[in-house]
Amino acid sequence: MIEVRGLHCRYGPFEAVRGVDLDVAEGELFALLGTNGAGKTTTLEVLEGLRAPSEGTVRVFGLRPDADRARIRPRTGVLLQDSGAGGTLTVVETLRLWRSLTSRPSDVDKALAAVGLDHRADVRVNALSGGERRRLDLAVATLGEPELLFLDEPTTGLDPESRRRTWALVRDMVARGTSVLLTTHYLEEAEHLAHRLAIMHEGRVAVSGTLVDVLEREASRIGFVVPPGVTAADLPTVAGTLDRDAFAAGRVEIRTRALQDDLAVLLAWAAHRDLQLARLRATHASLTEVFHNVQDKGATA
Ligand SMILES: Nc1ncnc2c1ncn2[C@@H]1O[C@H](COP(=O)(O)OP(=O)(O)OP(=O)(O)O)[C@@H](O)[C@H]1O
Repeated sequence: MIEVRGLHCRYGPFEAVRGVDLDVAEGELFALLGTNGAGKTTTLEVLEGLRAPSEGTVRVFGLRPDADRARIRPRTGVLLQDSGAGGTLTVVETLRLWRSLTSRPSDVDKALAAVGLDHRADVRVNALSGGERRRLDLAVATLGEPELLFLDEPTTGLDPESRRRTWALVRDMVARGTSVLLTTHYLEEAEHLAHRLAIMHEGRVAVSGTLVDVLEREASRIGFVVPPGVTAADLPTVAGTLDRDAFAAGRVEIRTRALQDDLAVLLAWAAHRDLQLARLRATHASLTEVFHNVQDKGATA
């Protein structure tokens, strides 16, 4: 659905996107994460045909978004970061207007219900709250069952219930065959929805792959309270690294790339010495950790 190779975008002398490669397959939901100003919206705007690339190859449905926008647009739904929606039309009038402009019109009432705005159908758009306006934008973007949906921060400003409803709507569309490229600042949104994701930093893709691929880049952790009378020298040899500061503070913290093996060694050691490992925990790295490391280290891949 989407193929991007070596994308660069400049605003005058400033290079906002510095060599991005990206693929989104049919039926896939791809999440683009990143720090503020990483270049996510700029990349999306190029894919939507709103901005020409400074360098690189960009294809949507095998077509060039800047040159073939008229052929691409009817097959896509777009939720911009700021739609500028407002005005004196009511919610339902706005949707009917958009419906009349789509090539594959779908049911307005269903679209309103899906975003939880059915009870606000006759309210003027300029009287909606920020979150309600965002949901109306989403209803507009999803009208006409697009093959490909671009969602730029679809849940920013939404309350938890509206966010959950948005996730359900997006999941539903993916289940019906729509491919989605979304940007988000909410890591749990990517964890919940994305088949694959990329984290951008300063114009580059720092990390990408499935959630499992991305999490496997970071070491896992094993932790427990230091059992009474145990010194660091008493601990068994493991592949991971012991955090000396945490040990001094009363906690064994081991970072390891061999979670299962190291855990087995520690459990066998504890059983042999008849020790209780209080508050034992063994966890993979979280997406938050990966994200912070990208921020701290800068782009590496
Ligand atoms: N029209 C413009 N003129 C000059 N610089 C711009 C313009 N639009 C964006 N930029 C700059 O390009 C960089 C990338 O912006 P972009 O909006 O693509 O980032 P983003 O990842 O979407 O950020 P955010 O998460 O904050 O929305 C930023 O440093 C931004 O200030």
